[in-house]
Amino acid sequence: MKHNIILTKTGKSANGTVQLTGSKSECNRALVIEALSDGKVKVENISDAADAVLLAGILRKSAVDSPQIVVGTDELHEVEVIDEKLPSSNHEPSPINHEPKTVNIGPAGTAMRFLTAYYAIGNEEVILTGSERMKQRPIGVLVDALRTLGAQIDYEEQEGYPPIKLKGSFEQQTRKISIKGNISSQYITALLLIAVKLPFGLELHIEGELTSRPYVEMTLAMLKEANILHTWEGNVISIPNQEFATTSLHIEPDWSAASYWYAIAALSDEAELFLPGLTSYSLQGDSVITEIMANFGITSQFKDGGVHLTKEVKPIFRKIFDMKECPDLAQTVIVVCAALGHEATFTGLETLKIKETDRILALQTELAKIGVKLIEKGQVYKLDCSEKQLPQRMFISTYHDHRMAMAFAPLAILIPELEIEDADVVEKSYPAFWKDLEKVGFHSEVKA
Ligand SMILES: O=C(O)C1=C[C@@H](OP(=O)(O)O)[C@@H](O)[C@H](O)C1
Ligand SMILES: C=C(OP(=O)(O)O)C(=O)O
Repeated sequence: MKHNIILTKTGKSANGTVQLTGSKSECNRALVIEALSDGKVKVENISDAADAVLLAGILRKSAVDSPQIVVGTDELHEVEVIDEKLPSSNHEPSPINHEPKTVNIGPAGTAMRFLTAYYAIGNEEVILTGSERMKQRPIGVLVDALRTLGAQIDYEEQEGYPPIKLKGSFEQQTRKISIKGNISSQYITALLLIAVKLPFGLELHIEGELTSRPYVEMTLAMLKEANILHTWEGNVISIPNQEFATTSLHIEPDWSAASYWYAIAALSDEAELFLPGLTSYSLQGDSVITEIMANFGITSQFKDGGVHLTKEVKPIFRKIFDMKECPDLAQTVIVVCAALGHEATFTGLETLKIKETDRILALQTELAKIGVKLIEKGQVYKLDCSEKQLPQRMFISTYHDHRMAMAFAPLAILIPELEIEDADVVEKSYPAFWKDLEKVGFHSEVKA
């Protein structure tokens, strides 16, 4: 049953240590790599994020049930033939002898996209479905690319959207495919993760702008940790068929989760927070939160095996924030600006409309409750804080979106009583969020 939480905070300082869970993005990649590696790669520390725990359950079980993924046996020099139809792998798919199994991935978008590619090259029939919202999150771009590669995939309900049926009979038709880069980088990552198992490898041409680029870089870096090499020239990423090295993958703490602590520091008069395990070099693009929050007086000092955040109250000068490379930070930064009455302009928000909810609409609706407008002008969004007023009490709707709950929670520093809808929504990426808030002086009470 859903329950709301009432959040209060005395004083405008935040001091304490918070151990964040592992990165959802890194963990999801590591799990797919582990599942494809024939036992060679192990994930060291699974994230507590519900999306990662769910994916681990599915992939580790599927590795026991059906370990066979089509593996190429042809020599690599064959991949030179790129403009002709390639011969099929000489691996014969095993006959399907059971009813399709249904895999329900709930609200986990990344996992949905990764599993689409994973099952597309497998040899079992699978129906992949998810939450009601997942059925509105587009998958057509990825399905088209996988079909071109040789996968057989049908839509079960609406064309272009989950649920989908993956037929489990893959024969590679080509190694060269094109994909739009501006809708979701998750499609690209999904293809890069399976590339190494394609008999003729993959030559992926990214059309147009690439959104969320650091996530693609993270994928390639993690593959490299498992000894899978690539080339990336211009807009073409190539990965030949290769063998995984025997290794283990370590998951860093989640920088997107860290962003809420930066927001808390930004809204406090004084803050000294320590987030263990975070390092100045990270695979996660969201580590850019250190630079963004420097504008709000937050200093990040990397020492003692983690990052120390301190706050200095100072004027904010930066007016434009481009979130194209870090879309998961958008809500955090927009809410902080709104709460401080800082009329900034935001770009790179296009993909927010197809995430856990339409995050633009959700932000507009909730910010209106403090009199702030997020005005859309083409590709640019501007905050109008001219009528900002912070009420004594406020109710935040969360729209099944963990980041709506976590991005608005820091407002409890400025608003005496903040009620947040559906507190468990945070489990998707950060289950200990409410407990961690208690460590730095927030008080949360489940509403009866
Ligand atoms: O690859 C990933 O782990 C992710 C990529 C991003 O999605 P888009 O590429 O759709 O922007 C991000 O928003 C999501 O939370 C995680
Ligand atoms: C967009 C997100 O997740 P996903 O796409 O994996 O559902 C997110 O965590 O903000």
